[in-house]
Amino acid sequence: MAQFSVQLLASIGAVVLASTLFQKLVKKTDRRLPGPPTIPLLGNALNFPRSKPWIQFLEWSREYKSDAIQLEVLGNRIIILNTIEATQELFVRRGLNYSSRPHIPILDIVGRSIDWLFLNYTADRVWRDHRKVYHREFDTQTVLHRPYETSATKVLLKKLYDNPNDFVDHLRATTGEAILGTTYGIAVQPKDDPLLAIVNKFVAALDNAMGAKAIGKSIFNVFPVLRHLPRWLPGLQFYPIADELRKSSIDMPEIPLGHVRKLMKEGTAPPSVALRALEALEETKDSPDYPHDMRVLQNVLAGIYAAGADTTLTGMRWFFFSMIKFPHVQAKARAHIDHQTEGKRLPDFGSDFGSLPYIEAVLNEVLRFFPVLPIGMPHCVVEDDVYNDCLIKKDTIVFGNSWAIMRDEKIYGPDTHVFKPERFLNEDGSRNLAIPDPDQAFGYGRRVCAGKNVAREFLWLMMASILSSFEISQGVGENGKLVEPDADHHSSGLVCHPLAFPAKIVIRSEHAKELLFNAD
Ligand code: HEM
Repeated sequence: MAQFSVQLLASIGAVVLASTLFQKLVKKTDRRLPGPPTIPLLGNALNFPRSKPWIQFLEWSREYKSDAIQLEVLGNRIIILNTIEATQELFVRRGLNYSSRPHIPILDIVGRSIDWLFLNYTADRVWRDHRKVYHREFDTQTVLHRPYETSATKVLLKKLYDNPNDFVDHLRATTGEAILGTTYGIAVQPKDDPLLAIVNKFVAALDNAMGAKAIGKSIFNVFPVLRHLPRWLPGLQFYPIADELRKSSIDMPEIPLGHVRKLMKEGTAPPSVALRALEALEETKDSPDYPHDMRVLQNVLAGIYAAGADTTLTGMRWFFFSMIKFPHVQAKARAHIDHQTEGKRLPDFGSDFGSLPYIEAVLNEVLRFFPVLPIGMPHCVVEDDVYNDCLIKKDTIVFGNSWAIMRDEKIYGPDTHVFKPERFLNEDGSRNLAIPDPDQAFGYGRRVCAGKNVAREFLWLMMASILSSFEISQGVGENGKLVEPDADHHSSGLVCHPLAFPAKIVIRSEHAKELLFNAD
């Protein structure tokens, strides 16, 4: 009996211990990641930083001693990863679970025609098939895109000479021209190009739908159920905006590709991503996969412009900004180019790419110091997970704080708050391989920017060509005084560009002008 009691007690003890441990574990994983206090219903809506949220996110990360912090905004859980270790762990090592995109209810109203823009990361083949096409065309074959980038850059230099005040418009036209060239082989007409009009219509419709005002105006993102109400009810003004976006998101993938097909039949289609892919698809015309592959191709082609045009333009806007703010960097960069070209020609891919480490360092420093997407693009969690002993629930939105990581002195060396291209170089001016390229500028893990390599090359060419031809300095404002560009004046969306500032852009010499106008 006594023995029985001891056994019973031992068993009960074991069960209690196991249950306590289990409860502890469950309790542990019930914990959420630290973050600023929330209030019922609104969560962090009231203490969510209104401007430069990336700075506050880093401060919270320090205050709560956690590389990942959690916020809640109107029922959405949002996690911000503030260190490279956290992004490596979640976006890379656990990439299968952290590579989807959040559901944006507002886009449900637009319908499936917009699916190609925010592809979900799913175990099935759809997303992977898209990435395969991007990989084939953009990771290794960057050289195929150089002719379009080169000719668009030459046109840019002439425009900057003729009408320097409109430099942002010229940069916008140039990035659009190079991307449409490389994607569809389209040579954009100087005025009223019909295909460019289709693309611009889509971009405007998307801006309209995704812009802060539209989202604020529309209540669908907060209460998705409302989309089942009749469209004519007052307050549902989003419908016309959605209709416009639906129409242009059908035209954007279809019409330019139709144009290439027509030229292909006539045998006059210039080289392009579209032409190469259509030729390859011709051989699989009878395969049951053909319709799927054709749809993937259409989506990829449309995605190149949607993802590449504004981002590349923004990188160039920050370049102009930096050259005005840091004239010593501008002068040094120009001296390196003159030394390489002996002042006898414009820089080009064939002779100079890879031979101008200072220009690559300037490019890196612009991307690091003024990130185009300071908190990247949102990823979304597929299944519940545990990180730092805290529960990360399915459907949580996760951002990488690229701004914070690119200011981490453990990675980028001392004084990361100073604009200093030299950090990427050795004493002798060669590339210091101990300091990595600021890859966080292009995002994370499986969703990393599909056009990273081609974007870097195009930015390099535009930067080197502009520096070799022009001097850039502060422009004059409406009051007749010189204007110092202000880094605090920038757009507030995910893509962060400086607000308009005037610039004085002057050709360096008669010789520079000759080089520019004689360039074929
Ligand atoms: C300065 C120029 C650019 C910057 C800073 C940039 C940055 C980014 C970032 C931060 C992302 C999100 C990555 C993530 O979710 O973690 C992204 C995605 C993407 N980028 Fe870029 N990008 C640039 C240019 C381009 C260009 C020229 C192309 C086209 C060839 C392109 C194609 C894409 C595509 C297709 C995606 C979506 C990838 C996916 O969802 O799987 N980007 N980019």
